[in-house]
Amino acid sequence: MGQLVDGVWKDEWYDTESTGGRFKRTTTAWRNWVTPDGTAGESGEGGFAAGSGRYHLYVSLACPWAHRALIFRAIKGLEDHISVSVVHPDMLKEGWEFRTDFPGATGDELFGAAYLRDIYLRADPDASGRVTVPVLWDKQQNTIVSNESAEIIRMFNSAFNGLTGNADDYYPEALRGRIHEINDRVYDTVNNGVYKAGFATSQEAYDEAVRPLFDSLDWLEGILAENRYLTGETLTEADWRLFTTAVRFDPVYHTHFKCNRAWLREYPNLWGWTRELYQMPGVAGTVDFDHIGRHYHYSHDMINPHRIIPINPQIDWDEPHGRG
Ligand SMILES: N[C@@H](CCC(=O)N[C@@H](CS)C(=O)NCC(=O)O)C(=O)O
Repeated sequence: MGQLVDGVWKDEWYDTESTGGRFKRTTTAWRNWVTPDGTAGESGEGGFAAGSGRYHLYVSLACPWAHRALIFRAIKGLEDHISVSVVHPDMLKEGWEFRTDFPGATGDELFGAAYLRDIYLRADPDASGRVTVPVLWDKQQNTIVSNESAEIIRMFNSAFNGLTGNADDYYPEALRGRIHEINDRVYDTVNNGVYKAGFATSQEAYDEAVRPLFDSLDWLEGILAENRYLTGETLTEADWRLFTTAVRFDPVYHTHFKCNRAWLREYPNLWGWTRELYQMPGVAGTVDFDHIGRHYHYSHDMINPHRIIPINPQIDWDEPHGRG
């Protein structure tokens, strides 16, 4: 695993030495927006109008951030309009690869590239930074629209409504204040919290991450004891953003990332809520536990040097969720 520096691939793991053993997620570089008519969005350039068949999504089925985008593509009826390529679950010295020797890894459907970094270099031959999924690619301008999942899901939520006729709104105006509040805490302590615990290379950094993580799970359990969804009666992006971490919690984060004060299945409301979301139409098809299990345990050899993939709990995701 590595990153691009002025268009050149450098194989190096995250630098936690300069930060006292702490994993710091870097900010995202490509921040354009697809909009209904191509006017510029909240950041970046204009020129990216919604259109059927124009955009392509690069994902890993293991990655919780890419998973958000895949879920929004499914629940917003975009599957026939936005095509997808799936990387191989192993993320090794060359970063994400388009090898196809794993079920569900499609290769690069657009260019037949070998590595995801080749896609970044097509967009900018001098690109610098981490080569991450998801990537939303524009086939017309031959460039990256965005590699920020939080923004890709908002584009998917509304920009293509004219095309699909699907007006379901997971980011309703009236709930935005509460959505932002929940997202901020969930991002820092849960979505990214599990990574901060798992990638910590000092006891102090681990403690700093793992305690707030479980404080937040207690807080979320309390919210879901009183409410159907995180903001109340309405299912919003705040739920989906938590879901992709929740569904990975017992299979991966509990053991591999040492997030083991409790299993998620010990929280009755969070557990029922996770299964309810899993069972919503189109969602189960976006969850691939083989990619998830393989990616984390095989790629992170500094955490799991023998690359043994654990047996894992047997979970019946289709069991009635009881959240009625
Ligand atoms: N801010 C990005 C983060 C995406 C991200 O970190 N993805 C991980 C996979 S789970 C990745 O591709 N990591 C490769 C790397 O850091 O080199 C987003 O949410 O879209």
